[in-house]
Amino acid sequence: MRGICKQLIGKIKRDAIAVSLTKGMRVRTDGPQLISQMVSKYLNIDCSVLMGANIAKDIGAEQARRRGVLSEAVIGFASLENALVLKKLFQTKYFRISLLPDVAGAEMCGTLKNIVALAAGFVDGLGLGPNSKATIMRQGLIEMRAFSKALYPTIRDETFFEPCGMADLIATCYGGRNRLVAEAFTKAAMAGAPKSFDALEAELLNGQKLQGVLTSNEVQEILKARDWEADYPLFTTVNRIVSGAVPPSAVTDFMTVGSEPQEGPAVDANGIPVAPAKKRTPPLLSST
Ligand SMILES: NC(=O)C1=CN([C@@H]2O[C@H](COP(=O)(O)OP(=O)(O)OC[C@H]3O[C@@H](n4cnc5c(N)ncnc54)[C@H](O)[C@@H]3O)[C@@H](O)[C@H]2O)C=CC1
Ligand SMILES: O=C(CO)COP(=O)(O)O
Repeated sequence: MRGICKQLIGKIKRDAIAVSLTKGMRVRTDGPQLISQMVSKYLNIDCSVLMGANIAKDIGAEQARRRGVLSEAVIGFASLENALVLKKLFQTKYFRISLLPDVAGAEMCGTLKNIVALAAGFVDGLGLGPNSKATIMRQGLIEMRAFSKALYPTIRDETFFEPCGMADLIATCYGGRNRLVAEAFTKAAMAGAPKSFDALEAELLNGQKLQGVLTSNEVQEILKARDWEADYPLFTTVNRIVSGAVPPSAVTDFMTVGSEPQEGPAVDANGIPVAPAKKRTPPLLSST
């Protein structure tokens, strides 16, 4: 994305407006950078984001539309004027748009939920059923909110109940590609014929790319650098699974009786943790 932005420098009208539908972040030595921030920085234009419970094939497929499939999304905006233009462009009878004055919140939701979707895929691959999946998704939402607010303290709690939050989490944990590939990864490992995420991506996604593994690695770099890993047991476990350190069966290990869902580090107005992460009781992680 950075390469594309750089190619566009000087080729964009001054009054152009941008909207990002892309999930992910760039990790730099001085902190993370959201795609919208990258676009604004390199091209010097306003950038909104569009995020929602949106599995593309259900929006695009004529048949799905005829059956009455409804999708909703938010435009996270800094400029209301631009957001209204974008809403006119995107909204249709079957694609409902609302406006949300929280660019970073909407974008963080869209990005982080892909890590939780990997966990949902592990749970599905293990055949653990709906209780485990719901538990993992709830923990995921807690960690999404804590991590987002730790990095960007102005992010609003309500954002996590918007289409970009809980709704997108549910849609992706049930119908997304990250879930699908993580389920296949788990089944292959359990059958004693492990396959890599790269191999499964090539096998199952017909040339499309998985976002969750990249995002998990990006987020983990930040958790390590800030000594926050113990505060994000689900994110950390997912990263240990995708990196091969522990098997997919570790996905629920840290949620055994006695280990309550973690709330993430308490932060001050600048997003700096007020209590050292080490003070918390670390959740149990299986290494077998
Ligand atoms: N498919 C879905 O249901 C949804 C996807 N998204 C997000 O949209 C983004 C794209 O996903 P999809 O459209 O599904 O993927 P896709 O694989 O269908 O399309 C990606 C496109 O980007 C092009 N591309 C890749 N690298 C490039 C580069 N360096 N320069 C120029 N073009 C390049 C590819 O050739 C391809 O046409 C992701 O961030 C994804 O998370 C968001 C919501 C739903
Ligand atoms: O981002 C998505 C839905 O909002 C799509 O998720 P997947 O990449 O897992 O298919």
